Amino acid sequence: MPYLGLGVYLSEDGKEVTNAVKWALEEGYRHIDTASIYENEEGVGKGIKESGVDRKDIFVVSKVWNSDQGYGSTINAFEASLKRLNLDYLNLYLVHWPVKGKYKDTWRALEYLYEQKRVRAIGVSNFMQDHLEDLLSSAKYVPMVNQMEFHPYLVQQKLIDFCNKNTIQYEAWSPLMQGHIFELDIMKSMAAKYHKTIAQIVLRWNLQKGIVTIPKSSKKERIKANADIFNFELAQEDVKKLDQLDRGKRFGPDPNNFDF
Ligand SMILES: NC(=O)C1=CN([C@@H]2O[C@H](COP(=O)(O)OP(=O)(O)OC[C@H]3O[C@@H](n4cnc5c(N)ncnc54)[C@H](OP(=O)(O)O)[C@@H]3O)[C@@H](O)[C@H]2O)C=CC1
Ligand SMILES: O=C1CO[C@H](CO)[C@@H](O)[C@@H]1O
Repeated sequence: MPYLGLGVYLSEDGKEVTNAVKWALEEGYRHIDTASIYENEEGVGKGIKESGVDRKDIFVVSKVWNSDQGYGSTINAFEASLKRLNLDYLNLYLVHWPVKGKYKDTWRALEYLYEQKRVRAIGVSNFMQDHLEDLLSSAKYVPMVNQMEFHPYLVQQKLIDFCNKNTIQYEAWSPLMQGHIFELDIMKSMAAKYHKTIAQIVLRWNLQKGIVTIPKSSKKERIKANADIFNFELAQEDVKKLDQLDRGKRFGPDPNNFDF
């Protein structure tokens, strides 16, 4: 799975998301993260086709939304996502949120789709350790990925360690704190120190922690710049400095207390 992907939440279906995906693929991104709830899978599919990049070289991710959870409805939702994306398989399909009383049946459907080779990998999103332990108690396959909110204000190192121990790849959503990262003075001084942008510093921190990351932008220059993170390294002391900004602060919903 490529460590860097393009997030497309809030990139509007149609030209906006199609261009973002096309620009990203032209700039060397090989991983696109969408979800049925983003209502832009059609535009994502068009961007993939128009880029001219071989399907086999792109890692495409989508997610089953909460109202579709359950065994049969998940399989239907998966087929509908594939159709909108105009693809015949996904690289990764995720359970978007741990919906109580539903996520085990949803997981069984993902296991079925995996065995049928309709999807190359299966995983979860927004699963805390207790959700993972509960799922693991009956799962045939260990989730391959856990996609979580992750940035300097929300590190959740214990959960990362639990995932690493169980060979679950940790993946960051909202790695740029939905834009708030640009307000932090420490980020401004680190960017100056390394002659890099704030986005590049924080995304590089993700990589050095072994965390897959999917920054969103629909702007060509930002998409390009956000990918320029493979030619420098943060000193270990700076990685630690960013770790220490953790204050358990979420910008998105809490997996233990969401109401949708
Ligand atoms: N599994 C889940 O529950 C969730 C998954 N996600 C996934 O994670 C992805 C990323 O998270 P997201 O919440 O979108 O937030 P991000 O942390 O990626 O921040 C996106 C914001 O930062 C801006 N931005 C991007 N690059 C730059 C830059 N270089 N300089 C200045 N501003 C910049 C974007 O604006 P602009 O577009 O104008 O450049 C946008 O407003 C989502 O798109 C989605 O794919 C997100 C939330 C929940
Ligand atoms: O991926 C996502 C984008 O934002 C949505 C609205 O807050 C979330 O529910 C979802 O997890």
